[in-house]
Amino acid sequence: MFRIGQGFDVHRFGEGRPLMIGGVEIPYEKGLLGHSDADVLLHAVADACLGAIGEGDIGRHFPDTDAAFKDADSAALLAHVFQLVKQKGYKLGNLDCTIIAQKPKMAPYIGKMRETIARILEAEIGQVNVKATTTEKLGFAGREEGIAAQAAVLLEQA
Ligand SMILES: Nc1ccn([C@@H]2O[C@H](COP(=O)(O)O)[C@@H](O)[C@H]2O)c(=O)n1
Ligand SMILES: C[C@@]1(CO)OP(=O)(O)OP(=O)(O)OC[C@H]1O
Repeated sequence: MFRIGQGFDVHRFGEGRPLMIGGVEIPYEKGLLGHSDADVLLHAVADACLGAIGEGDIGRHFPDTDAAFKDADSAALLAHVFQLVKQKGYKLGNLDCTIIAQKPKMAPYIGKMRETIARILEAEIGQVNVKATTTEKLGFAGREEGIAAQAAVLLEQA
């Protein structure tokens, strides 16, 4: 038995925040705004996992009106989501993600993101793929107003 899920998220850039993407802090002049640490990639992955098990989305599990999640570590939120995946009797088949960002260059950090996500999802690095693309300076990402991320996940019965 297999279950598929997909996730999409966007966060706006803001000053004075660390840039967290895929559980990795990327040195950059600005970070992303959000109630949590605004890790747009981990949010997309969490939504893909929740979608695959029919459990709604991260806003339902971790409301942005709840002070408990203020500046939350998105790695911890994803770890909680993965506990739900396991409770439903599933494990990761594979995950494929895309970061949509004009800047900064993600390539140097992709390996560390894959390692981090694989560790959280109790999987091998080969089960986790992370890609990045610009939008050729088009749209909000192209104007460097924010970053988007997409994720597609396949879960297998454990
Ligand atoms: N923020 C980004 C965007 C892209 N990359 C890498 O560059 C390649 C070319 O990007 P295009 O948008 O011109 O297709 C892309 O395949 C990524 O390897 C990146 O590292 N960081
Ligand atoms: C993660 C949560 C909770 O801290 O806050 P944000 O960082 O604003 O992120 P978002 O992608 O809007 O999703 C759900 C939220 O409830």
